[in-house]
Amino acid sequence: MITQIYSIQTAEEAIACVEAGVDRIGVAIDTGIRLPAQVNEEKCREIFTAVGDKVVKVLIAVTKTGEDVYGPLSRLRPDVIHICGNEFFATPEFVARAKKICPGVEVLQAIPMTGPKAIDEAVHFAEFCDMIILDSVDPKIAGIGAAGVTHDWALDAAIVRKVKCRVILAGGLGPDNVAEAIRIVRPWGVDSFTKTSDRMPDGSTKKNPEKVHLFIKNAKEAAAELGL
Ligand SMILES: O=C(O)c1ccccc1N[C@@H]1O[C@H](COP(=O)(O)O)[C@@H](O)[C@H]1O
Repeated sequence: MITQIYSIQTAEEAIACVEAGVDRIGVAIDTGIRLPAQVNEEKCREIFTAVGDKVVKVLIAVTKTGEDVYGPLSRLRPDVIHICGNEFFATPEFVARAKKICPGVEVLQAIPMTGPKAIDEAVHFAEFCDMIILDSVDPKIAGIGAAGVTHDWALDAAIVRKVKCRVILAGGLGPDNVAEAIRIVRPWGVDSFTKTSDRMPDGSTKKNPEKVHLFIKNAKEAAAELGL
């Protein structure tokens, strides 16, 4: 069971996540579309440099065409590119070009979990993406995810049983519900943003190391009990 924590905005937050035992950190790159916790390329480089190879480094992008991702991919060299826009979705051509520009990079496509049609969408993207992430949607947020709410876990469980690629579960997960989610869905990995962050008075978010630690502990214990 891998654990993935978003959206990291400083090197200090990233190091605190490493110390808490996280497997993957996600950094939201600014593509000109306003996201709750995005950073510029320079800050992203600083974060990736600070953690080195201690964790898997994920770059998350809400992109309208995919074109604006190639530059950051070639310069920042993440381990994973997470595509979560609701206009542009990964295509076999995008996957091939991303891997050419950034050898070894894996492509993670977000699936909007808005109803049963998500099953067919997941099956489609699982054919050519390395991983898929099943996430909730909030119309007020640009892109799939960062919604802070759960969705129908029975649908996620059906997708995990059906597709062959690795599946990460996201959407409103925190220390309080991650164990139950794992028992029901049995994903390859779990992911958290809102419920492992604190909301600041100015509306921005900051990672809470104690919540991150508890999220990882509860996820790993639940997975161990199930032999996952
Ligand atoms: O992390 C972000 O900044 C982000 C922005 C826009 C869309 C998705 C984003 N993050 C992904 O959404 C999940 C779930 O969020 P939450 O726990 O429900 O708040 C987050 O972990 C990222 O995978």
